Amino acid sequence: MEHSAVEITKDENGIPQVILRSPRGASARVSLHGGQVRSWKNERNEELLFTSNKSKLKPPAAVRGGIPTCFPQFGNRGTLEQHGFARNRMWAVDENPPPFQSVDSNSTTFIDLLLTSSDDDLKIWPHSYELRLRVILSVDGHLSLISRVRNFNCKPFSFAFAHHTYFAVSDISEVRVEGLETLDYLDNLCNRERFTEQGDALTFESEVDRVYLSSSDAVAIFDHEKKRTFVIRKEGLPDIVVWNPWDKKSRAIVDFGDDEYKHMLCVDAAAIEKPITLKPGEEWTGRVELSVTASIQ
Ligand SMILES: O=P(O)(O)OC[C@H]1O[C@@H](O)[C@H](O)[C@@H](O)[C@@H]1O
Repeated sequence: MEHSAVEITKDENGIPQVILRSPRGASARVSLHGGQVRSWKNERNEELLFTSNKSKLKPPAAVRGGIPTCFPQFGNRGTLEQHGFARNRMWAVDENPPPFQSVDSNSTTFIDLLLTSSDDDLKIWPHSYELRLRVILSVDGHLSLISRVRNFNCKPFSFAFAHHTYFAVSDISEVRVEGLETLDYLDNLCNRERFTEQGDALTFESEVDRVYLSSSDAVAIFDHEKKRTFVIRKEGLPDIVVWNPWDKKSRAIVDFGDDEYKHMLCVDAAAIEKPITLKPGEEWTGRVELSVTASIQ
């Protein structure tokens, strides 16, 4: 850990959080509540992630915004609470993580977090695991998340995983997503029925809640009004979730403002359709890199 660029402090509710700073002025803030990236700012100090003004910021409620980690379940596809328990737990700073393969630690600032099976969680999900999350801020302000899950059980287990990423956008009706063309998707608004994407790019004029299957390793979000583009690059996370609740659903979500849907779009790198299975002792790694550039549109 490069201590000069990493500050461990407490948030407004006394919860430990870690602030990462790049030499050029970008920053990220990671809360131990949920192991969740709560803020990601560019060199001009502009916030790139959405957080609802109505979000409950105190545990055990999940924070409505940033990048919650969905593990070991996505949505209600299982018997656990919605999106699994990881986003509601207190994580620890991992002082001594096992070595990573091919990570350039010279040009980056990072923090390692750890979540392990508690006695209470073993009652609802009887599998011993370690979930490690490395949050990396590069010199040029790119944000990368490397997640590793290891099976410490004597029998296999399976899980789903998602980086539930709330991107801040200027106006959802001026946004388009590229990289999902021709893919099959499961539509959560139609009982997870399978459809094939027909359009050139995805644009938004009503509620969307889809899991795109086996997407390419790069997906882009063009924000026309802000003239900027987010690029999501990923490995080990085949699916992409796209979610915007639009007006009616927004009014039904207690920790979300009625009009806030206009300023957010969730695009999550995920492994959902085919859960990941680990044999005893095995480890899985998923990576996602988020970058933002000025766009020519
Ligand atoms: O309200 P939650 O539990 O944070 O979930 C928000 C949304 O998260 C999305 O990822 C799901 O696809 C939606 O179905 C869900 O409504």
